[in-house]
Amino acid sequence: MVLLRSFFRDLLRKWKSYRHRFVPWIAFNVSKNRRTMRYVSEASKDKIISDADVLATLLKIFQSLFIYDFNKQRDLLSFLSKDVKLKYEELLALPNITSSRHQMEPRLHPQEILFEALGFSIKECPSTLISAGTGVFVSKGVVPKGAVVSMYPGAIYQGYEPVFFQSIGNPFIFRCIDGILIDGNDKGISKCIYRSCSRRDQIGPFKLSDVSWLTSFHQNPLAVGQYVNNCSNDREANVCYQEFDVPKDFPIELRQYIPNIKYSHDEAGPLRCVVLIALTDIEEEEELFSNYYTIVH
Ligand SMILES: C[S@@+](CC[C@H](N)C(=O)[O-])C[C@H]1O[C@@H](n2cnc3c(N)ncnc32)[C@H](O)[C@@H]1O
Repeated sequence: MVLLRSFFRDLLRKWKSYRHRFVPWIAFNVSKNRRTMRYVSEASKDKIISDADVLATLLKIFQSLFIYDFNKQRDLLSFLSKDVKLKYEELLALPNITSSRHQMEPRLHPQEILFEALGFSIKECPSTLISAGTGVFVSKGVVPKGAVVSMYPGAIYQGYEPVFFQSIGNPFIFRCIDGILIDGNDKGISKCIYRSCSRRDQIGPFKLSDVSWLTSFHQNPLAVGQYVNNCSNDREANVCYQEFDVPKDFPIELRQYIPNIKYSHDEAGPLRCVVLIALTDIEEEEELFSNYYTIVH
């Protein structure tokens, strides 16, 4: 009896330590073996870089996107505090933002802005793996080890929220280490739900999330992380997923670039995002590969 109890206790401990990043059916859909799994000693040690570094990168790229799109964004400034307006005037290095030179210049493509801000750009292309569909590649520059290289877009569901219909045949449902789910599917019912949540949460002129990742023009060029494929025996993982909770004081004018939205409006607590972090330097034209499996000991 004692032996049986200890057997079941061991079994339960092992089961609890096993976390796959995608919902079960997709976890069984792609090949897995020891080489393609990621091991971390405890959930709190899952993070490769600090939240402060993630935040600094997101602010840097979002601010660049905002400034380069200044013509469209200018009206928002009248709703912001004096200090924030002054900050943008300084960033534009102009005495008066209304006479901005950015009004005259042709708009840079978001991928070029990403390259200017972080030194690389990424894009979706057919994967180098046979029958793996689309993948994500470094299209220009080099991604340094430890950099935020992409974001996983989609609607955020708490573990207890209904996701059954959205998950049928959906390979884009990502599971965070604490059980929160992200539906990164840019088609069908998932797309409709994301769009309607986004409209619901708009505050006056301020959009609180990016919907452009559902279209062919991505205003946030990082928001393609749902297309990163799983590593294989001969293609080692060069990126890994990391959870990031958006702080309450995140600038309201930059929230329009966050490619995530809560499914439930009433859900308290911070907005969950997932970023992909480079595990090594990644050269131009290399494909990104992640681990769909993480084992927490
Ligand atoms: C999250 S999606 C990734 C994007 C996908 N490549 C696409 O084009 O939609 C997960 C799906 O990608 C494919 N996939 C991912 N990694 C793979 C691999 N190493 N080998 C074969 N297929 C893979 C599987 O079809 C899986 O269901």
